[in-house]
Order: sequence, then C-alpha cells, then structure tokens
Amino acid sequence: MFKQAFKSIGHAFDGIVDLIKQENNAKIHLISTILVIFVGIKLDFIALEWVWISLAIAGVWVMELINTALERLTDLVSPGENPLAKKIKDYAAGAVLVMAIWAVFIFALIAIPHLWVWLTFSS
Ligand SMILES: Nc1ncnc2c1ncn2[C@@H]1O[C@H](COP(=O)(O)OP(=O)(O)OP(=O)(O)O)[C@@H](O)[C@H]1O
Repeated sequence: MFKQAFKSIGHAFDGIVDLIKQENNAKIHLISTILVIFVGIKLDFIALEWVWISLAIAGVWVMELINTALERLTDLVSPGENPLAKKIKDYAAGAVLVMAIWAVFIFALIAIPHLWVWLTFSS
C-alpha cells in the first residue's frame, strides 16, 4: 500500500520536474516562488499572511499544471490546427492568467504594508 503511494508521489514529482524543464512559464513561476518566499522571510510575514501567500503560490502552480496537461491532451487528440483546440488552450491559459493576477494582488496586499513599515523604521 505504502509502496504504491510512494510510487504515485514519484509520478507526481516527475510531472512537476518535467513541467519546469519544458515550460518557460513554469521557470518564471519557480523564480517568482523563490523570490516571494525570500521577501516573506525578510519582511517577517506572520502565519496568516503565509497562509494566503502559500495559497496564491500553490494556486498558480496547480493552474499551470492543469493548463499544460490540457495543452498536451489537446495536441494528442487534435495534432493539427483546429479552432476548438485554440479555444481550449486559450481558456486554460486564461485560467492561469486569472490566478496569476490574483496571486500578484495578494502578494502586493501583504508585502506593501510590511515594506512601508520597513522603509519608515529602517532609516
Ligand atoms: N492546434 C491548434 N489549433 C489552433 N490554434 C492553436 C493550436 N495550438 C495552439 N493554438 C493557438 O496558438 C497560440 C499560441 O499557442 P502556444 O500553445 O504555442 O503558445 P502559448 O499560448 O504561449 O502557450 P505555452 O507557452 O504555455 O505553451 C494560442 O492562441 C493557441 O490557442
């Protein structure tokens, strides 16, 4: 039972590693994730702020994984040009964009007051 569970986790990790290797957007997400965590540690985010930040980070990764899965599936079932394939890919890309905008909003909402305090009291 545990062996099967570890095997499944391994497949899931393979998917994430492959996404980072294959997709430019995933590389941008990775750099952004590291930067946001670094800024959060530097600015001393509190637990509740980490809850929102981690939700935003996870949300963008989940959307990117689903988007890429849909892109691959579309290419598999419809290798040529097809207006429906375009719609499917554009909708999925739209989902990533909505989540990314929300993530930036959450980060700004949390980081700006911290930055304000940091700039005011560090001088
Ligand atoms: N099979 C297809 N038929 C018609 N249009 C397609 C097809 N595949 C992709 N497109 C469209 O071509 C454009 C570019 O798609 P493409 O997937 O290459 O780049 P993208 O949207 O930047 O995605 P990503 O960089 O995540 O792979 C999009 O508008 C997409 O909907």
